[in-house]
Amino acid sequence: MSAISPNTSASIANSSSTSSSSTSAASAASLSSNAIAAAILPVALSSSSSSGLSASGTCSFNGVLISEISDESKLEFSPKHKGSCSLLCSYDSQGVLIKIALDNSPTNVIKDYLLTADTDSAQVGRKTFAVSFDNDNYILRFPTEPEQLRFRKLIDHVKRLRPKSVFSQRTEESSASQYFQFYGYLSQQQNMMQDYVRTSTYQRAILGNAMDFHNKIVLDVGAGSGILSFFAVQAGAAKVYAIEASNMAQYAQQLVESNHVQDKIFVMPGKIEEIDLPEQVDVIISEPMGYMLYNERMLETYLHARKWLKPNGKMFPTHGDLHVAPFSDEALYSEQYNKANFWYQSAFHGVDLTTLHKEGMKEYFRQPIVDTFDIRICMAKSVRHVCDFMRDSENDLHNIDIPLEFHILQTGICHGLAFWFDVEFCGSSQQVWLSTSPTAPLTHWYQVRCLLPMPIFIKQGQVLTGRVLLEANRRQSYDVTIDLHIEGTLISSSNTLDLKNPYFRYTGAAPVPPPGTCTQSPSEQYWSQIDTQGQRTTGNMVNGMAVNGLTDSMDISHTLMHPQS
Ligand SMILES: C[S@@+](CC[C@H](N)C(=O)[O-])C[C@H]1O[C@@H](n2cnc3c(N)ncnc32)[C@H](O)[C@@H]1O
Repeated sequence: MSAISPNTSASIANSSSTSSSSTSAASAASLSSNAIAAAILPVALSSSSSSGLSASGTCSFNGVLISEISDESKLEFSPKHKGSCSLLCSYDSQGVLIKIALDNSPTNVIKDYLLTADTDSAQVGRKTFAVSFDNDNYILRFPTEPEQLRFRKLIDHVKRLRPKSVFSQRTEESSASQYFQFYGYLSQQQNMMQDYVRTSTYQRAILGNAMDFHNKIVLDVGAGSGILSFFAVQAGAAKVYAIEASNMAQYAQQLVESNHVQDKIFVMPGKIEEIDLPEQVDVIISEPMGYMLYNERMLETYLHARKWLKPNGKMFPTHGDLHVAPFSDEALYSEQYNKANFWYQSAFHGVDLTTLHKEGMKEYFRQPIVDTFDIRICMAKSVRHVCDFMRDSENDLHNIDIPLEFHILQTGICHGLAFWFDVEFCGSSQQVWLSTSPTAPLTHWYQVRCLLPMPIFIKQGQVLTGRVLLEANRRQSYDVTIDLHIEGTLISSSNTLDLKNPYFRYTGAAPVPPPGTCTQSPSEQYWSQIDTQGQRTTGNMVNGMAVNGLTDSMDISHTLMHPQS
């Protein structure tokens, strides 16, 4: 998942329902792609009766006359536009986007509106509908009764979505809309795709376990651009359902078509919690990890998708390990502390700011820090907390309580807790790990650190106990409470942070070793290294100057020692 915290579909059906189609892998695979779409997608996009959206999440209505109220007291209407219009409808993570186009021409769009569960609407007569979009109240007159009925089904479908879905119940609407807007950008998908470590590891995990994919039915949860679905096809998958809730689904469909795999990859716009699949699957693939593993709460979506997994099916990745370790970093602490000290000025342009100092402190220390560091700042071996994607339930991720016990390896000041995660793909042929450890190549997840406003001094050999409590919130993130205590003392310290609002501190510079880790004179070390190199390159010296690219084996005496001219 993305590291840059987005945080913020169509579903199109009841989340608790199970497969309602008996289309088998073999029979579906033998059909043409259009036939498959016709056979399975209406089921996928339906909530018993169809939403009316096509497989790609679109539909349209032509010949619609749009009027507005001209005199409310007389209940008089006047045409809003000359002639009839088209309503071009497409899937949106919040409902359906309706574009109004003049002259029935798709290129002549004059306005668009979002139809959501909150949109007020009423059927008026047999061909007419009254709809209130934002502040615009329209009377839509359809050319025929069936057309009006089709529009009503669309509205009914949108209204049915929200109350039923697990996703919508646990997510604030504003958060979801911001979140899926973020993932609708090609540049954000690119950002993830270009994380070479991430994308290559996924490809390796899938291709290295081709026997788990060959001729198998695969579900790609949160497919984005569809990149993982393509890997599954490369590994021989018979069919991949690529579910994507953002508008990226449309681009994924374009990629599927331009790569000629329409008979293998079926992009379904919508949320996994709200969509119906026509059959159970053999493997679920996904990249649902956020900062500190859990941010974005997409792991819950991944676990939810297990309702579509056949018994003994596989999850790729299979489990995630969150690592937690106490760290010492005076520079980081001072940086945050000094920023908050801005509010400690009693005469800033003649204004006393000090009353806000406490709040300023709180705000800075509530932000988890996202960057990378040298693992030697860690004062003890990390504690590992495992999330088992095969067994854990969505509920298990609502309150994650991680008990801590660290045996301190070096005396110093503990400024807080550092976090990183690994996931493992347990395939039938091989196990593959994707790591975001500070000891592994950097990924777009970096590492995360949670500071203590009151750091604690601790000695080697002492035991630091406590807990991390991750409490899920409706903003697709977590409130993170860290609580630390030095065993056998009264010393303790704690903090609560907002994972939704991290501070991106990464500058691109390589992390420096923590001060005080040199055990030899760095100056002597440098010169002795130069001396050693010097001995090696003596053969390349010409009149006391180094000549690059010359090796001991080259005879330079003729060309350089005795110039011709
Ligand atoms: C981290 S991205 C991964 C995209 C792609 N699988 C990849 O590996 O490049 C997660 C994707 O999941 C989608 N997503 C998140 N929650 C979802 C849900 N409940 N249902 C369907 N898609 C979802 C997001 O819109 C986003 O495109």
